[in-house]
Amino acid sequence: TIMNNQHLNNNNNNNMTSSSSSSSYYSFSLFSSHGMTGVFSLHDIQIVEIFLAVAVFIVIHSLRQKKFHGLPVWPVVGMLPSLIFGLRQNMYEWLTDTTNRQRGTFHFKGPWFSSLQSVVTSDPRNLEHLLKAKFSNFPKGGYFRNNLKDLLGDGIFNADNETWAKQRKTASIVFHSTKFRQLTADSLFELVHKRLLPVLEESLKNDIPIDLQDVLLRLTFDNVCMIAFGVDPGCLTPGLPEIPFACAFEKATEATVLRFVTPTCVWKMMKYLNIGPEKDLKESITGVNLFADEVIRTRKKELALQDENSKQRSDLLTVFMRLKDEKGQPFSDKFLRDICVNFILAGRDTSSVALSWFFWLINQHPETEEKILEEICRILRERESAGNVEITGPVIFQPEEIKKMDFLHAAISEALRLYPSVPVDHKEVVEDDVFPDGTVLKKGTKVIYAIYSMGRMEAIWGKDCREYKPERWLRDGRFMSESAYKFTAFNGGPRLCLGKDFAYYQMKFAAASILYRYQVKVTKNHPVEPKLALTMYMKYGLKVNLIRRDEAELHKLLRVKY
Ligand code: HEM
Repeated sequence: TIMNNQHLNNNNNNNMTSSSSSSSYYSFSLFSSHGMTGVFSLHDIQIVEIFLAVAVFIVIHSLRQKKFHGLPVWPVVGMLPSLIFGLRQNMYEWLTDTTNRQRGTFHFKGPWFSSLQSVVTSDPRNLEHLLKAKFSNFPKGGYFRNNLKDLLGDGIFNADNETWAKQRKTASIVFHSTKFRQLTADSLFELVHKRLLPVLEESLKNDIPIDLQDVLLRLTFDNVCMIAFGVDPGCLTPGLPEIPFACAFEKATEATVLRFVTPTCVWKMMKYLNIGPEKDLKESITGVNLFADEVIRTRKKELALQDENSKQRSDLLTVFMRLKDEKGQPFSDKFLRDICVNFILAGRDTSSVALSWFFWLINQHPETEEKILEEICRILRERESAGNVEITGPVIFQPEEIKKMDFLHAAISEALRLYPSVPVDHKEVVEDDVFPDGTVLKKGTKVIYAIYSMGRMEAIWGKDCREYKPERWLRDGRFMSESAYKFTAFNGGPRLCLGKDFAYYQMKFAAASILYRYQVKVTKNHPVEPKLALTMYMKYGLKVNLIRRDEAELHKLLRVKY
């Protein structure tokens, strides 16, 4: 075989020598279909051959990289072609496939000189390292802060180190105070019973499908404004009006997100020239500030007058206005504005999109819906037997009853596992480090943690990880929480979502109040897929038809003994 190969090589070499030696005086004529003649020398053909050989080498080399890096790595553009391909389908599924292929972690190699170089992980060991064990080595970082600075300023969501710690401490005390809990319960009662249910009733009476996601977004926007500013903007009112503050907030967030997919120098130039999305951003931030400034001014006057109204207030703005900074001075208006805007961003859409996925999932799992209804009726029966009174008139769930709804808690957590409201999150490396799985992290690297992908990992949730099974959260009928580094929907460690308890209360209260009254049927053929954004919205909303619950059926469930 060796001799045969040598013979072949000699032949090839001879052929190559003869062709190259004659290349200087041989040429080929090519006749195009248009009758034109092109003349190529053998020298030209060799250049084409070399070019082709290099191209073939690059293609093979780039594709072979896939084995080591999970995705092909092309010269100059790195993994960008694969990312573009991923963006054209379901981006989160694409990310899940890639992280699974790479056993949880891979280096994303972006184009040279771009800000896309990062490490992507969905490994719970790395998450614990990142969010807790080495917390101070993984702040949000300058890149994130610069992109969000115009909208969020130095608020909790956009701050690190001392600036973050101070706000977190104060806000934590507020969130866990009895007065604040009372405010959240009262505001939610108002919104659900006086606004949400009437709007749903209207849609049922008129027999018109309604976009449940839109209605829920309006509910949580009004709710979080009541908590942050102590003001109700009225998005969820009959006719579902456009509210300037809500529109400005929405536009400002959308324009800010664009900065993450635009090279920094480009958006900075657009900002300087006041053109394109940066012009929209400036205008919408002005809209947000107008509203915030007006609320702050009015509240200051109210507090100075010491009227009865102001004494009752326990919203974040009023609480922070009563406090002093480390120099004993009242907080500046800018700081107060940042605090409130950050809380609105954190709490305005996360619960509503989670509820939208929940309603969509239970629409496909009627057995889950039935169990939720049974649980609600069992709790109402307990109320009856404790007070020896029969339930008549509208049912209003009490906070301690909501707390007892373990199955509903599990059904919502399971929806969040599969469709986390924040599908991916981000940190930056301060000092060189190594992840527990051995991944080397260089200073300045961006780390993306793929929360969506974590909910679909067999290694964490078992073979049935893609199935909707609320039962996996229950032991002997009681809800059992999971480690925050496996179920990362609310983040973990010192930056665990501050609104987690409130969000569960809000979601359970709204879901129980709706499900007790209506069956929610997703409109036939309504397309459902995630939108590519910071929060996992349903791209086309959630069009539903409501069917009133059969009173006889409810009555039967209320009388059943378990
Ligand atoms: C289903 C509902 C919710 C989910 C899934 C959720 C999830 C999260 C996640 C993943 C983070 C970390 C974000 C990051 O650091 O990049 C976070 C932070 C935060 N969330 Fe939530 N959230 C929800 C509802 C709420 C609500 C209703 C509020 C307030 C009213 C709220 C307030 C906050 C705050 C203030 C932070 C920042 C905490 C910090 O950085 O120390 N969240 N949330």
